This record gives sequence, structure tokens and C-alpha cells, in this order.
Amino acid sequence: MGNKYAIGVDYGTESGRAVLVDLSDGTELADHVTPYPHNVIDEQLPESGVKLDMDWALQHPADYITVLKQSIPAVLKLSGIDPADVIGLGIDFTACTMLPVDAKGVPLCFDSELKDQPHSWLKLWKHHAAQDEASLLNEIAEQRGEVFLPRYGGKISSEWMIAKIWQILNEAPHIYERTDLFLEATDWVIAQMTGNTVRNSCTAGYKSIWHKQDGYPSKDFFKALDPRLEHLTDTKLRGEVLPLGTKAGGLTEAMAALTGLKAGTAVAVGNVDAHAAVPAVGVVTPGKLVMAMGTSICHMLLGDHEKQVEGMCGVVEDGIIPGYMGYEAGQSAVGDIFAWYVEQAVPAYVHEAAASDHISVHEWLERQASAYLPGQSGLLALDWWNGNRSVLVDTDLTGLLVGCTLLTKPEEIYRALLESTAFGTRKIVDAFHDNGVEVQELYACGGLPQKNKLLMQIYADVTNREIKIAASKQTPALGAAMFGAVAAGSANGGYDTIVEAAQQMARIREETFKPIQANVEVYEKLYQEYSKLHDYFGRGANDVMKRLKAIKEELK
Ligand SMILES: Nc1ncnc2c1ncn2[C@@H]1O[C@H](COP(=O)(O)OP(=O)(O)O)[C@@H](O)[C@H]1O
Ligand SMILES: O=C(CO)[C@@H](O)[C@@H](O)COP(=O)(O)O
Repeated sequence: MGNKYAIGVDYGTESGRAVLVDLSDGTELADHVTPYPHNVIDEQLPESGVKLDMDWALQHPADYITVLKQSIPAVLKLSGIDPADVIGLGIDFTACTMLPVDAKGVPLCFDSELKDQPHSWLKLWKHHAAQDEASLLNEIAEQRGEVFLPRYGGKISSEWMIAKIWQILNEAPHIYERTDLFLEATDWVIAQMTGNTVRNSCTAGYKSIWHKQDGYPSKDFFKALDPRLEHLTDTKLRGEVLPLGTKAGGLTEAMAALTGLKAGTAVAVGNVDAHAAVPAVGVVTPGKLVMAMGTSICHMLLGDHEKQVEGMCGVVEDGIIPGYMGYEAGQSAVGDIFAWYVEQAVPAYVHEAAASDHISVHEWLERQASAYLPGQSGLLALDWWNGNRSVLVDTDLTGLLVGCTLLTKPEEIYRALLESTAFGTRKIVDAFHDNGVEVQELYACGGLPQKNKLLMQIYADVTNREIKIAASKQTPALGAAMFGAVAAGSANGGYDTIVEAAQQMARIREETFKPIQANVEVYEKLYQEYSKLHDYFGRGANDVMKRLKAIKEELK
């Protein structure tokens, strides 16, 4: 058998990327990025211009097919390989990114009667408008002593499936009625590729409160939320839940024509972006926390036992690597905070200086900020520009910057924002480690480790741990390709397990970031201050952030 290949497609927040990988050693022969034509829809619906409320974030499902149509032929062409040698395909996605579909699997937003109605659209992971439903769900689950709650750190997030579905039911009952299935976008794309609608155990476990042994929460629980939800899991959430790496089916003739691949090519069940990245950096055992660092951060960790950790996103058996408990935590905004600052708050002279140095504003600010020592700016920030996903699990929290004076410079604020996100990660690392899920080493992948060395050094200093960096620029896509190879199986030139695939294909860089002791000591002091602010504003001593939000909403 000559060389065999797999393609992984990573569906991020703003674009989809395909990577074509040699299965013998993980070499990436080609990659291609397709920005979503409609990007994130958070102000008004396409065509109709219907305005969206605060905290909404939608996407256009057709954009995902555009990614397949553009990026797969592009990687085939760039690599020059014979498409018949591509034996497996995998995808990974942001999550919970969900949509309502009709009995034929067609998104309701494609229906001309419904397309002007926001709830018929696909809700992106960072759609945060279902907080009321999430809060009530948590209250009811706690009162009833639901056993699932501790598995999700004590709180179900407004980003996840049940809160989003409930919001649709509350605000647009007719859309709920018209829905045949609520699907994760990752499962919908797989259904388009294979003609088979199946759910994957990763999104079902982390985002839809599904458990390998117990299944979904009871009908009684759903009835207690709202009698109309009583049969949700047998009806609109029905469907087989398959483990990661399972073959969902073969590529359809229509998709083969669209992509240039062979019909029947093995396609793995869907996966989540951050989770797919874990085997792609070679992590298949406990103790190693993988950070997928981009617009947000997802923190992924394996454990031998199910432990309770405050505010984690969840622990799911086989949720990342079969045979282990997969733990997830996260920060809802990281790169997004830096983007906000660069786009909304940096003075014109900085943009001009960056342009004249032929570097990006981020790079200019990083260079200037690198000249400061930890603590030298006198600034401290809370990283809640898009709420707090772990450990407080509260999307109504907002950002904070303390210590500004008339002498404060943009690069000092930029540095304080970088540091605030590192403190947020430290909270998560401590929450795991102190609750018996050990964190010995950190691994980083995603866009940020490639873009900002200062950021990575700050993370090493704040967490006092060495950080290893993924060699691939498209780590989740590489992981998705590895799962595609597992779906194909060794008999076809792939692999039988993800562990075997990781042994052959995963790669990290030689360069690592090691903590610098002098920095560690200053950051320890700053972290103690961060923790005081974190608890004061985040644990109810002063709910000013929520009151400000309420006043803003009243004035809408
Ligand atoms: N030099 C930089 N330093 C820090 N952040 C950056 C830099 N350049 C871009 N970013 C941020 O990187 C984020 C995009 O990360 P990336 O991993 O490419 O995307 P995604 O999260 O969609 O997968 C954006 O939020 C952007 O603000
Ligand atoms: O929430 C998850 C995974 O559970 C992510 O999909 C979400 O944070 C989006 O990730 P990106 O920032 O687009 O890489």
C-alpha cells in the first residue's frame, strides 16, 4: 500500500480550515482557510436585516458547505496527491453550535417562511442570550438534587444545548414546533457529507447533558423545567450517540463531486475543536492540560476517575480519548478581548506606528509591552469581556480594568489584558489540581501561541509551569484528520485507535516556554489581588456588573 492521507476540517468561529495529512508521520502537505462569507451574525439577519437582541450570535449553515467546496479541492490541488489515496475525513467544530432542522435535515432558516425569524437560525457557541433559561435550569436541577449537575461543575452553561433549545421554546414556540431535530452543527455537517444523521458522544456528553451510562436527564426533570419539554430527548434530541472515531458513513456521490474526493471515503463522526486537538499534540494520558488558544480558550485534561471540580465545563467518559475521563474548562473570550482592544480602544497613533513599522497592531503592542516587567504598569484586569465560563459560569459578568492613571499607555493596558487571561487560566488550573485532577504540564495549540510569545511567557510565569507548543498551525484539523484515519481503520491504511494515530502523527515544537522565577514571584502577588477582585465581583459581594447590565437592558 503506497502513502495514504486523511483530511481534517476545523470549523472555527470565523473560518473553516482544511488540512491534508500524510498518515505515516502526520506531515501536513497542504492547508487552506475559507473565511465564512457571513462570518458571525450578531447585529442583523442577512437579507431581511431583522435586528438581533443583545448577546445573540448566529451563523449561516451554508457557509460550512462553502468551506468543504473551497478548502478540500484547494488542499488536493496544493498537495498534488491522488484523491483516491485520501482514505479518511474528519471534522471538528465550535460547540455548542446548534441548529433546528426539519424532517429532511434542512435548516429551518433555509425556509423562505421562517428565514426572517432569528430563532430559525443556527446559534453559534457564543450566543449568550439564553442565560435566563440556564439560570432557571440550574436552580431547578439543584433543588431536585440532579446527579448530573456535579459532572458539569455545578452549573449548566447558557452556551449549551438545553438552554438554547429552551430559549427557542420560550420566545418562538412555533419554531420549536416546526423543528424535527435540534442538532449540533458538527453532526449536521456530517449528515450532509454522509447522508447519515448521527450524534457524536463528545458534543452529546459535554453540551447536551448526555451520559454514557445514564443517557439524558429524566423526563421528570425536563417536565419540571417546562411541561412542553417532557419528551424532548425522545423526540427532537433523538438519535444514536456514537463514540469518537466511529465511521459515520461514506462520502456521498454529491459530496464527492463537490469536494473532488472519492465517493465512499470514510467519514468520522463529528467532534469538538478543542477536543480534537488533544491527540494532535500527543496527549493521550492524564496530567497534561491542553489549551486550545484562540478567540476563546478551552482547557482539556484527562483523568482516571470522575472528580468534582467547581465550574468545570464537564467531565465525560471517553469524551476526549477512549478509556479516560475527559475534563473540559474554558474562558469565553481571550483573543476576542485583545481584538476588542485593538479595534475599539487603541488610539490612532498606535495604528499609524504599527503601519509604518509594517506590523500588525497586536505585534506593535506586544513589542512595546515586552519592555515592561510584571507589575510595572500598576494595572490589573478581570478577563470577563464575554462573561466567565469557568469557574464562575456566569455570562452576565463583564470586564474590569483597575489602576489607570493619566500616564497609562496603550501597551500597558494590552499587557494587563494578556495577564488577565493568564490569571483566568491559573484559576482553572488550580481548580483542577486542588480537586485531585493533576496538572503537571501545559500544552498550547491554536492561533495565539503562534502569534504572541509574550502571551505564552506570561502564561508560563503565571501558572509556574512549562508550556509545550503544538508544531501544527492547524492542530484541531490535524486531530480531526487523525479521527478520520481511525474511521477508515488499519485495513484501509488508517489506524485502529486514536492512541496509535497519535503515536505516529502528533508533533510538538522543540521550543517550550519555561517559567522565569523572578516573574513567577511578582505574578503570585498580582494573582492574589486578581483572586480578591474575582471573588468580590464574581461571587455576589458586589453585583454591580449585573446591575449595570440590567439598567442597560431597561433602556433598550
Ligand atoms: N499578535 C496577536 N496577539 C494576540 N492575539 C492575537 C494576535 N493576532 C491575532 N490575535 C487574536 O487571535 C484570535 C484568533 O485566533 P485563532 O486561533 O486564529 O482563531 P479561532 O479562535 O477562530 O480558532 C483573535 O481573537 C485575535 O484577536
Ligand atoms: O466551547 C468550545 C468547545 O467546547 C469551543 O468550540 C469554543 O470555545 C470556540 O472555540 P474557538 O475560540 O473558536 O477556537
